[in-house]
Amino acid sequence: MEGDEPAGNNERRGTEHSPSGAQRGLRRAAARGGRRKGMGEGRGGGDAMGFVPRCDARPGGWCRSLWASHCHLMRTACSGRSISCGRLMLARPNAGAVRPSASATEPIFSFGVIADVQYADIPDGRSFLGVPRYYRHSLAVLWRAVRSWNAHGGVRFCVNFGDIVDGFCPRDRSLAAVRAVVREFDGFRGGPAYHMLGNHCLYNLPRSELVSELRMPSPPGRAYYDFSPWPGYRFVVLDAYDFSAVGRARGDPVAAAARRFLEARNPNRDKNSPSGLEGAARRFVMFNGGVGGAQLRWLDGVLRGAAARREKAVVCSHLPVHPGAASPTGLMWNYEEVAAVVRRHGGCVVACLAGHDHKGGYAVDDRGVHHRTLEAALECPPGTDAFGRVEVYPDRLRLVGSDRMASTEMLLNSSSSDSVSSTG
Ligand SMILES: Nc1ccn([C@@H]2O[C@H](COP(=O)(O)OP(=O)(O)OC[C@H](O)CO)[C@@H](O)[C@H]2O)c(=O)n1
Repeated sequence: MEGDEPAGNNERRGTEHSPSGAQRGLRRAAARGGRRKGMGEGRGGGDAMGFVPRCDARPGGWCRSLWASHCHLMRTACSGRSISCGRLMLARPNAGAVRPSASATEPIFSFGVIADVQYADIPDGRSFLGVPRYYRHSLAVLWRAVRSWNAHGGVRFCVNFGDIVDGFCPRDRSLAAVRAVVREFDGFRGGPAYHMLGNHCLYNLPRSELVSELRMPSPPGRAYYDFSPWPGYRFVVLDAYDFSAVGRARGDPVAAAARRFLEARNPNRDKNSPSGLEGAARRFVMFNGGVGGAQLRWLDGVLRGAAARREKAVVCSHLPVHPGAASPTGLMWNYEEVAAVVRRHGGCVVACLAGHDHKGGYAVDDRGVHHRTLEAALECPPGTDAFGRVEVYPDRLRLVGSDRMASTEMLLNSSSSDSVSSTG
């Protein structure tokens, strides 16, 4: 419910007001421009040259620095210190903070993005490899994401890239945890929230229950779908665990086939372990999965239709499908097959967005398709954030990230940017 505290989190948050015209102007100015190379430069601590942005606000005043764009977005009273700017939101300035751009116009529409909330009402912990995980705070990150999208006004829908609840959540409390997260998304006033399945969603809950709880607009028995949020644009949401051993009973034929698939590729007794596997072969672990044949054919058909209508398409998946945009252990089992379908409709697909690989990543393939893996909400220490909104322009997508989610400018190649007009 709007204004409610998320369960189990007492962290203070930024205030929300309706923006004045002047502040809206500032936010718009901050939202324009951007670093051409997108993310990957000096993440979180300034740019590649060691530049550390400074906040120009009086302590306690509103931050007006163009180098700390999300201070405007979150409208947080500012400490006036450089890297603690926005005492509730920012431990570090965002790497993709903005510079004026020559081709700035208003976006056609925007959408919110967040990945790997992995909420559980349990004490903080660590990943298998020792990376800290903040299971309760992740819900506060989502809370702030929703307020940010609401405050911005032009955000028409949002996409949650899966792993809504963590596998460590006690089984008998997992449904309540999913509902707590869905309740936060219900606070989003801009439009629908679109969800997808991640491995953690499937550890404790049956997929059919998840599809229903997450209100996926997919036909019965499926967890993949497409939608058109704006004339000339198509979004495809994949089920990356369609072919997987996760979330299926041992006797399930798909699970059995997936186990055989893994057995042939991963010699470890513990199939979650990539130990001894080299390069991209490290993806053959139990916590990953793949897109099955029927879904691949469906994807091909959706993209063929989109191309025929001269739509631009964005493919969303929990698992990344480009080795340059994720660590090998985070990749989809059959990323090449999905990438081949995407490449077949290369002028139509402008971006593939994903979650799962918590540190995030970015690559552009040889057809100019942008692959952006989003940083996880779960790994945000209290007081930090990882969410964003993607502004869609005729010639680019612009991810405006908050804090740990780096901003990324994704220029479309001319065949894509010509495919539809700005009004569809
Ligand atoms: N080397 C490993 C890694 C993981 N496990 C176990 O597998 C399960 C899932 O791992 P987890 O890190 O929680 O999966 P996420 O989806 O959150 O993250 C995926 C990565 O970021 C991909 O790059 C869990 O039970 C781990 O303990 C393992 O046994 N051995």
